[in-house]
Amino acid sequence: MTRRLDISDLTKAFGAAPPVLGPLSLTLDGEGITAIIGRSGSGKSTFLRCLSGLETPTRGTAMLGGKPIRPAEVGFVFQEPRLMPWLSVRRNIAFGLSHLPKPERARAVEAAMALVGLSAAADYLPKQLSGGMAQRVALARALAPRPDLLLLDEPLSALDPLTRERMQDHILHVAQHIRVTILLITHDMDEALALANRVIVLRGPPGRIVLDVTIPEHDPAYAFPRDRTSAAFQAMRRRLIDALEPAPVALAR
Ligand SMILES: Nc1ncnc2c1ncn2[C@@H]1O[C@H](COP(=O)(O)OP(=O)(O)OP(=O)(O)O)[C@@H](O)[C@H]1O
Repeated sequence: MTRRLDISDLTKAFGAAPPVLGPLSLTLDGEGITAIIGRSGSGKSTFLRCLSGLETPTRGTAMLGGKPIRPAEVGFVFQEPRLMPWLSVRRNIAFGLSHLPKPERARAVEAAMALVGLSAAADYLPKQLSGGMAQRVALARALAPRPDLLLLDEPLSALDPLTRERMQDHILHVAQHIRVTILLITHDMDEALALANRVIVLRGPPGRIVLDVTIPEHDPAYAFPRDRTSAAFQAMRRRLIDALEPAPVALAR
């Protein structure tokens, strides 16, 4: 079992400016992927950054298993891989594990590489990698310390469409094979619906939850891999679009 994530009245303001996020409350109890969608500026990245410790919330709490989240419990993948160009794939992944005894570190790195299909590329340097492979290294690096919470901030948005679909399969594979709670920011509704068992729509600023849908996983219409052309998928997509768009304003005559 994963530990329960309890977010309560989380609010973030930068300086004296009005809040850009919250108050936002949410409970995640279990594994799988929760997708977060919202227009640009709705506070998605700020939300994940507050959970990871990269930003300090102005108000509110984020607890994992009843205790404040510790940065060591969180893995983060950004839009760009942010690899160290002088280190091999293996050593990039091992970088944050220096506290572990050597054999344990090696095991963690090998397991993370195997999970994302990188074992054969262990000795490559970042300049030898395609964009998709580099992002898989970033994913493996985030997973190697076995985080409870994996935060993915638009990790696929810089990839070409084919590579992107393959990466979606890798993320789904991770979600199905290890115990981790995943929060995924994406602008792509099809991606959210292809991967997630819950989708949260933020609207803002300040970013607030305007829709929170649990995908009925046991409904055969939503079995993985999901059929993106099915009526159920398209109906859910319509719901998300409606939540993203503010209600039309009646035109004054
Ligand atoms: N360090 C900062 N200082 C001041 N304002 C900030 C800072 N970081 C974010 N903001 C503001 O907070 C608001 C929300 O930004 P955020 O990046 O969280 O939105 P987002 O939904 O992730 O957008 P996008 O989809 O474009 O990445 C924006 O108005 C942004 O300008």
